[in-house]
This record gives sequence, structure tokens and C-alpha cells, in this order.
Amino acid sequence: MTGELSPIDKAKFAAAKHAASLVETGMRVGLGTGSTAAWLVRCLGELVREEGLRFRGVPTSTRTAELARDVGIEVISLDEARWLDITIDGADEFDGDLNLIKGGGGALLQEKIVATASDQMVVIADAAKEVERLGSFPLPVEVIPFGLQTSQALIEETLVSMDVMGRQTTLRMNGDKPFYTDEGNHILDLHLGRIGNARQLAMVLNQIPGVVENGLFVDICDKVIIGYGDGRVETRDINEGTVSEAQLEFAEDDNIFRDL
Ligand SMILES: O=C[C@H](O)[C@H](O)[C@H](O)COP(=O)(O)O
Repeated sequence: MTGELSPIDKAKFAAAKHAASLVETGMRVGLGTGSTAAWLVRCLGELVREEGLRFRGVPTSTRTAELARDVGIEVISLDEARWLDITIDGADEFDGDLNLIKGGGGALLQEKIVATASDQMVVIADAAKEVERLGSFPLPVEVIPFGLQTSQALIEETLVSMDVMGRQTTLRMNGDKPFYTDEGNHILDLHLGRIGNARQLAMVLNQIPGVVENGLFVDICDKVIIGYGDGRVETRDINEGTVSEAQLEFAEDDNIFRDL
């Protein structure tokens, strides 16, 4: 079964499996969205079913909520939880300061709200997501449908005034129709190439009327767990740098990496 997994999936799985061990009984846990977060949810489901782990999860999208319920996780809303012990989520890019670009799957708004309402945000990612400077991955910006083209023009003008390198913005599509987020909004992807000042750009974008939120997560992530295709896992902490390395071994019969 594992032979069917690509090295990138093995890397995502390794990071997710390692992160799942951070969840303890009684915790309130933010559950991210995307392919890496989906591995996490499956690993947590296994711990619930087979090890008796009991925790409540706050999903960051309808698709994560569906998967979490399917694998046996108790799902509650953020307002029921009020505050979370930990949020574990994927990312599209992370830099040396653990700042992130998120929203490749369109879930950035709920993800940012949930991560910000957590004692700790842990990102799980394959090593290819690490960048020196954010911006190669198009920056997702969530905008309301009303006045979409006006908001797009305002965003482009803002990028010009900020002297940002790339200024092209594209409306995310779902086939031949615009993509809709869980909140019924659209996503504009900003092709910037390189972001000089992520904090400033994040603030300026959010001041544009029509913009709901952007995919820059600045000073939100506490820890990144990086997975590699050979099962190696490295943990980087915002305060302590690289804090641990581990090696996971894949069990060919059940699609599970086991700690050596
Ligand atoms: O909206 C989606 C999220 O921000 C994801 O966490 C991000 O796009 C990473 O997804 P993946 O784990 O599939 O690369």
C-alpha cells in the first residue's frame, strides 16, 4: 500500500503522524485543511479508535469537518470551544521566521481565525514548502463577491503603490466558474514572486474594502514539523530553532509510519 504513496505524500504523512502525538486527551484542537491536514485527521482518527484518545476538534472547513466525523473525531464549533489548546494545519510556504502563506485550498479565513484562537499553532509540511522569502506561491486573498472587479483593481493599485515586484492578480476558478469559499466569497491569487515585507502587506491588504482576509500568517505559527520522503521528521520552534529530529518507519501492510 505504501508503495503507492509518492515521496511527497510520505513526507506529509510523516509530519502529520508526528504532530498527532502532540494531541492529548481532553484537549480542544483546531484541525487544518488541505492534503497534509487530511493525513493528520486520519492519524488522529486512528488514535481515537485504537488508543482511546478523547479530544474535541474544531475543523477549519466543511471538508475537514466531514473527514473528522468520518474517522470518529468529536467535532465542535469554535464558539463552543471558545479557546483551543493547539491548532495543527498545513501551509503552502513557510520561511525562516515561521511566517506562512496559506489558503491554497481556499480555507484561509477559518484557518486564521482558528489558529489565532489557539495557545499554539503547529504547521505540518513537506520540506519543499520551505522558502527563503515568501511569495513564489501565489498569495490568496479572500474578497466578497460584491464589487469583485473593483476590489481586484484596488488591490492591483495598492501593489503598485507598495512597489511590489509582481502585480498580477487572478480570480480563482473552479472549472469554468469562480471558486467559492465556505463563506461564499471568492479568492484572488496574487502572483507576487517575492514578498519584501509580509507584515506590512498583510495589514495593507486587509484595509482594502471588500477584502475579508489574506493568506499571510505573520507571527501566528509557533512550530513547524517538517516531513521528508524517507520518514525523517524535523521540528523547528520559533523560540528555540531546530528542537528535535525523529525517524518514522513505514509499515508496508497498513499504510502507517511507526516510530522507530
Ligand atoms: O486553504 C488551504 C490551506 O491553507 C492548506 O493548509 C494549504 O493550502 C496547504 O495545503 P496542502 O497540505 O494540501 O499542501
